[in-house]
Amino acid sequence: MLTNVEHIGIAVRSLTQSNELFQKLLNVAPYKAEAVESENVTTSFFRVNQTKIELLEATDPSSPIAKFIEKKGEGIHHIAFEVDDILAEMERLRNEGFTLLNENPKLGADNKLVCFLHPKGTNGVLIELCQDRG
Ligand SMILES: CC[C@H](C(=O)O)C(=O)SCCNC(=O)CCNC(=O)[C@H](O)C(C)(C)COP(=O)(O)OP(=O)(O)OC[C@H]1O[C@@H](n2cnc3c(N)ncnc32)[C@H](O)[C@@H]1OP(=O)(O)O
Ligand SMILES: [Co+2]
Repeated sequence: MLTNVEHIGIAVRSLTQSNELFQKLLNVAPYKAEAVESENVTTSFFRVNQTKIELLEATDPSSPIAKFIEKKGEGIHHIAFEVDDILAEMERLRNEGFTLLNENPKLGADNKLVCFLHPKGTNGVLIELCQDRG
């Protein structure tokens, strides 16, 4: 079951510059910076009450973030939903006809197991499922 929006992912060219900008905007410092090598990204997380913002900078031209920025510029990249059982949710969504971008859950940032759905099947919005690894 999807329980809540876990984070909003925003593609940025420079974490240094965008950290400064979002700290001014949100009036709070990022609580974590974390590289996710499998995605060729470095992330920075902000929390405002229950809302989390994930800033993502590409660490390689092959990164999905680099391709996204090349094509669409900086901006909202994905919406992540918290799920209580990612395997059950992946099965349910597969059966509903959504295209899952990874066969099995993969390690995400902020101690999560994650799976992505192709935006072509979700009105052009990249959706990420996140289950806390405890
Ligand atoms: C996991 C760590 C961290 C976390 O929270 O824990 C993250 O969130 S990492 C985030 C970065 N990783 C990913 O995004 C993985 C999933 N994404 C992918 O597998 C690809 O980006 C994919 C399949 C969505 C697109 O890859 P492709 O090689 O096909 O790139 P194209 O540029 O050819 O795109 C095809 C088509 O999709 C549109 N597109 C691409 N990205 C997005 C997006 N973020 N939102 C909406 N639409 C997107 C792109 O514009 C193309 O559309 P078209 O109409 O054909 O131009
Ligand atoms: Co994310």
